[in-house]
Amino acid sequence: MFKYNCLNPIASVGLDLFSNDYEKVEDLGQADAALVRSAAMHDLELPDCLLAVARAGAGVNNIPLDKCAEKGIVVFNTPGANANGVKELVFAGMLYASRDIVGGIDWCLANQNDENIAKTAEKQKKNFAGTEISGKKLGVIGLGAIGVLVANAAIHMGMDVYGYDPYISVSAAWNLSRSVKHISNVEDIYRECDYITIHVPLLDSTKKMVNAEAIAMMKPNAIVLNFARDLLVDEEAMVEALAAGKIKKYVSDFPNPTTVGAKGCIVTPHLGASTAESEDNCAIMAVREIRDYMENGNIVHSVNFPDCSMGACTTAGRIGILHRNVSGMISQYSTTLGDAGMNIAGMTNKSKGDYAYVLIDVDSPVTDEVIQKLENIEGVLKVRKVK
Ligand SMILES: NC(=O)C1=CN([C@@H]2O[C@H](COP(=O)(O)OP(=O)(O)OC[C@H]3O[C@@H](n4cnc5c(N)ncnc54)[C@H](O)[C@@H]3O)[C@@H](O)[C@H]2O)C=CC1
Ligand SMILES: O=C(O)CCC(=O)C(=O)O
Repeated sequence: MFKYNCLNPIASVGLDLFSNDYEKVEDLGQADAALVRSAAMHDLELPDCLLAVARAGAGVNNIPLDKCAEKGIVVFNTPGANANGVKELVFAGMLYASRDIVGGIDWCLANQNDENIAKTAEKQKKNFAGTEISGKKLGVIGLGAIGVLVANAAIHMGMDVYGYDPYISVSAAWNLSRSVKHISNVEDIYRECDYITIHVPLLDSTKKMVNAEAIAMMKPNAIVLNFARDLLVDEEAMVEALAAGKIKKYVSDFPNPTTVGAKGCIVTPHLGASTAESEDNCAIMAVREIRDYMENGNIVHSVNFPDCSMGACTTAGRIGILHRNVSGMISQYSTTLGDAGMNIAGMTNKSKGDYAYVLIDVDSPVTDEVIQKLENIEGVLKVRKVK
C-alpha cells in the first residue's frame, strides 16, 4: 500500500486514477508521495519515507529541489499540462492593457441607476478607448510550452512576433510557427516590441532579468506581461517607470504590495492555470508520474533527477538507485549483485547534472541484505526495492 498526501487541492479526475493500492493521508510525515501546486515547501520537514513529489504544474520554485535530491526524493512537474490556460489569460491581459476595459466595466456599474446610461455611454466611451493588438510587435521571452502557444496564437491575431530563447528545446522549435522571428539578443525585444511577455522559469539566472536597464530600453508606451513569476521583474523599477509614463501597463499574475494598486499595474490573483482543463490535465499527469515511479521505478518528467524508464518489470526483481553522478558507481553495483549471486537481466543508467539514477532488473528475488549493501556504497542517496 502506498500513501500520498496533497499539499494543495488536486483535481479529483487525477486522484481517481490512484488504484486501491493507494491511500490518501493528511500527514506529509507518513507519505510516500506528495502532490503539490503552489504551496511553499522550502521550510517543510521532509520525512525519510517520502519518495516523490509531483508538482501539478510547471514552476518548481516552491520546492527545494536540491534538498529533495540529497534525500533521494524525486521531484516531477507536468510540462505543458496548463500551458493553454496560461496562454488564454495572456491574451486577456494584452486586451485589458490595450483598452481600459476594466475602467469601462466599472463605469457601467457606477452608472447602473442612470436611466439614460445608453446615451451617456456613447459620450463617455472615449475615456476607455485604446488600441488593437493586430499589427503590433510582440516579444516572447522563453519559448517553452507556454511561450510557443502564445507566439503561435499571436501570429493568428495578426501580430508581428519576435521570439527569444537561447535554450529552446527541439520539440518546442518544431512547434513554433515559422512566422515567428528568431531573436538572439533579448535587447532587440526590449527595444523593438510594443508588447513583451515573459515565459521563463524562475531560477537564480533569471531572477530580475527584466531589470531597470531593460526597462529603460523599452519603447515609450510598451506593455509588459508577466504570467511567469513576479521575481523575474524588478518590480520597483517597473512601478517607477509606470509612474513616469515610460511604460504604459504592467500586467502581472502575481499580486504583491509593490504592484497591487500601483499606477498602470493590472494584477490578477495567480489565475493562469486556474481552469478546469488545466487543473485536470496537471492532476492526471502528476498521478501517472507518481504511479509509474512507485510501481515501476520509472522516472518521467523529473526536474531533479534524469528521466529513466524500463517499462514494467518482467523479471524476478527490480532495484532503483538514486546516486551522485560520480564515476565508479555502476561497477560497485554489479560487484555487489555478483557477490550475492544475482544476475543482472537489464540495466539503464542516466545522469542529470550532479545526480544520476540506475534501474536494474535481476533474475532472482531482491533481498534486504543486498539493499543494505547497496545503500552503504559512498555516493548512494537512496535504494529502492521496486519489485
Ligand atoms: N501564471 C501561472 O499560473 C503559471 C505560470 N507558469 C510559469 O511560467 C513558466 C514557464 O512555463 P512553461 O512554458 O510551461 O515552461 P517550459 O519549461 O516549457 O518553458 C520555459 C522556457 O524558458 C526558457 N528559458 C530558460 N531560461 C531562459 C532565459 N534566460 N531566457 C530565455 N528563455 C529562457 C527555456 O529554454 C524554456 O524553453 C513556469 O516556469 C512558471 O514559472 C507556468 C504555468 C502556470
Ligand atoms: O497551480 C497553480 O495554480 C499554479 C500554476 C503555476 O504557476 C505553474 O504551473 O507554474
